[in-house]
Formats: sequence, C-alpha cells, structure tokens
Amino acid sequence: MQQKIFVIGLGLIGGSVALAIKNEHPNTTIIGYDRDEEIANQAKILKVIDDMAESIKQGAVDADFIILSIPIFETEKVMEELALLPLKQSVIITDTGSTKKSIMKKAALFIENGITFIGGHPMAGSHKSGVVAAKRLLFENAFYMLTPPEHTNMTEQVNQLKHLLAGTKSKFIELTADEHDEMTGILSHFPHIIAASLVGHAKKYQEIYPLLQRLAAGGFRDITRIASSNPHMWTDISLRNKDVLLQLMCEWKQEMQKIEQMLIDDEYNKIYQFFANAKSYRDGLPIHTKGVIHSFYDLYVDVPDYPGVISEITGYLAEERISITNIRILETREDIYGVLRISFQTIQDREQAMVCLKNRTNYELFIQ
Ligand SMILES: NC(=O)c1ccc[n+]([C@@H]2O[C@H](COP(=O)([O-])OP(=O)(O)OC[C@H]3O[C@@H](n4cnc5c(N)ncnc54)[C@H](O)[C@@H]3O)[C@@H](O)[C@H]2O)c1
Ligand SMILES: O=C(O)C(=O)C[C@]1(C(=O)O)C=C[C@@H](O)C=C1
Repeated sequence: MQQKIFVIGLGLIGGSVALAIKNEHPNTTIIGYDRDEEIANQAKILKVIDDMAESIKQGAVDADFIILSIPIFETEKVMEELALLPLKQSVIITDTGSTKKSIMKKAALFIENGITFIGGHPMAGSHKSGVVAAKRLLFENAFYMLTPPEHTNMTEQVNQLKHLLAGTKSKFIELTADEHDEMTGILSHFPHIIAASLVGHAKKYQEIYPLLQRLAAGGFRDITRIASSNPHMWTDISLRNKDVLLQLMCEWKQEMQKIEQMLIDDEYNKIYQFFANAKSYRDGLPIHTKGVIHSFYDLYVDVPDYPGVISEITGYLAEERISITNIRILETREDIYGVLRISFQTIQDREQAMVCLKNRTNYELFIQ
C-alpha cells in the first residue's frame, strides 16, 4: 500500500527530509504543509513534495507518518492541535526540533491516547533557511538522534521510522531527552550564543575602527559563521534549553576568569597549555563526518595572486559539472603564492576536481 507522509514545515530541514524519503521510497506520497503558502507552492514546484495540504487537519488525518519541521515553540503548538484530531491509530509522529525536553513532555498528549510520538533531531544543518536550501543528502553521515518516550516499548515503531528515514544516510542514535539537550547544549546551542556574542562584541568597535568589517577574515569568519543562523529558531532553542545553557555560562565565566588570571600573571606555560589542550582535542575530532563539527573534502591549490584566478578555476570545474561547496583564498600577498581552498561535498567530487585541475593547469594541488 502506498504510504502517505505528511511534512509540516517545508524549510531547510523539512525539505531535506522530504527529498531523502522520496529518493529512498519513490512509492510514498509526500504531502506538505507550510503556514506560508508561497513556500508550499515553491516546494511543489521544486518537487520537494508531491502535493500540498490546505490545512494541518487535511494532511494529518489519513497520514501514516507526520513529520514536524518547524521552530520549537510552533512544534509544541502544532502538537496540541494534532492531539485533538482523529488521526490513524497506527500513525507515527516525529519532529526535527533542536531541543527535546519540552517536546517530549508534550508527547504525553499522544502517548495517553495510544498514538506514537518519537522525538527526532538530525544533527546537521546550516545557517541557511528555507526550502531552496534543502538538499537530499544534507544529513549524510550525520547523527540522527531519536528520543522515544521513556518507559515505553516502541522498538517496532522506532524501526519503522528508521526505515522511513534511511534515505537521509545518517547514523541513528537513541537517547533520552535530557541526554540530548545536555549534549547539544554543549556542542551546538552554547557555541551559537558565543558566536553571536563575538559578532556583537566586534560590532561595538565598528565606529572607532571603520576598517574592522573589511579586516574580519579567516579566524573570525570561521568561528562566527553560525551567527548568521535564523534568529527566530535560535531564540526558541535558547529558551527551551535555558537550564543547560545557564549552567554552561556559569562554567564558561569561571574558565574566562582562569584565563584572565593567567594573562595578568604572565603565566607562559599555563597559557601555552590552554592552547595546546584545545588543539589536541580539536585535532582528534572525527573528520569527514557532518554534524556538529562540519568537515568537507578540501583541496588546496597554490595559485598566483592575479585578478581572475578564482573565476579561472571555478570555470574549469563548472565546465566539468563538478560542484563545490565553498572556495576561499587563505593567504594572498603580492608576489607570493596564495593558497586557494576549495571544499567539496563528497570525496568523489574532490577526486574529479583534482583530475580536472591537473589536466588543465600547472598549479600545485595538495590535500591536508
Ligand atoms: N537549520 C538547522 O541547521 C537545523 C538542523 C537540525 C534541526 N533543526 C530544527 O528543525 C526545525 C526547522 O528548522 P529549519 O532550519 O528547517 O527552519 P526553516 O526556517 O528553514 O523552515 C521552517 C519552516 O516552517 C514554517 N512554519 C513555521 N511555523 C509553522 C507552522 N506553525 N505551521 C506550518 N509551517 C510553519 C516556516 O514558514 C518555514 O518554511 C527547527 O525546529 C530547528 O530547530 C534545524
Ligand atoms: O552548521 C550549522 O550551521 C548549524 O548550526 C547546524 C547545527 C549545529 O549546531 O551543528 C545547528 C542546529 C541543529 O540543531 C543542528 C545542527
């Protein structure tokens, strides 16, 4: 029988999940709903969904799976709405929200009526929003965290959900809502607050140093990329994980005080150790996976510093239809060689690019 999947919220995550499901299970019918009708129309035109529902009720009542992919506060409201509808008794409802505690509390509304709700969170994404940024393989190799309600046996339904989401090519992991919120607090939510605060801090100096904005390069850009994320989404996340965040902030302030003291006391060895410890842990993080710590397949090209070198290289790659995810000059000064870093989404793309550039240029190529 053809299964009907109802996706509520057709943005970056809802759109990417829908594309992954359709690719793996072409026989499913994907019905989408977005409170912004234009976005739902766009999703239909982009073939992210098969059809649009006019209301949550219309899409939900005969759905086999319902996937909520909207900001956390909205997720909680829509869960209340769904709990009042005559849903299929066998339906499996899930969400993609970045926090899990408040959502799993709301899930009691379903559990008490024998309806399955399994919390979900694909641990990959982007600072970009919207259906146009959706990608079928956005979650490839990332962890996809599932939080089935505690003290229930939902093994069979969890397996059905994993089967449905197999096309995401992510690694499923089950944990409690508390564990989820603590770990994502440390690795995702708190870093987003720090990134936003670093940007705010630099902005304060903008009037004194108008050049600041143009000087903001390498390190500052790397550490603050996530400050470009959707403020609506992050306000919800911060408020719904505030206990964890407040604890982390308290520890962070103590850590800053320790470093402050090392500087005041000119403690060379301790300062060295502070950086060395961080480097050793950061260097040991798994690479070539997506998720909290992103890594792409980078290729470095030694290029002479002349105008047009980037368009020359991207031109060759475009002619051979090799897609890149990012490109950046790491260092260029007059008369010396600069290094161009090109990032690819897959190892195959990088290999193809190496062959292409070897054939068409004399530039030296290397991989770190
Ligand atoms: N962006 C990421 O990196 C990321 C990663 C993993 C999980 N998440 C979580 O996934 C969820 C969706 O995030 P996103 O990045 O796709 O956001 P998005 O802004 O790209 O898309 C959200 C969509 O939901 C729609 N929407 C909002 N309220 C709605 C409602 N009540 N009914 C129907 N549609 C509604 C919006 O119009 C929008 O199109 C959030 O809970 C977020 O925490 C985000
Ligand atoms: O890469 C990014 O831009 C993200 O912010 C993605 C990120 C993360 O912190 O890793 C952000 C929130 C989601 O809940 C999951 C993933």
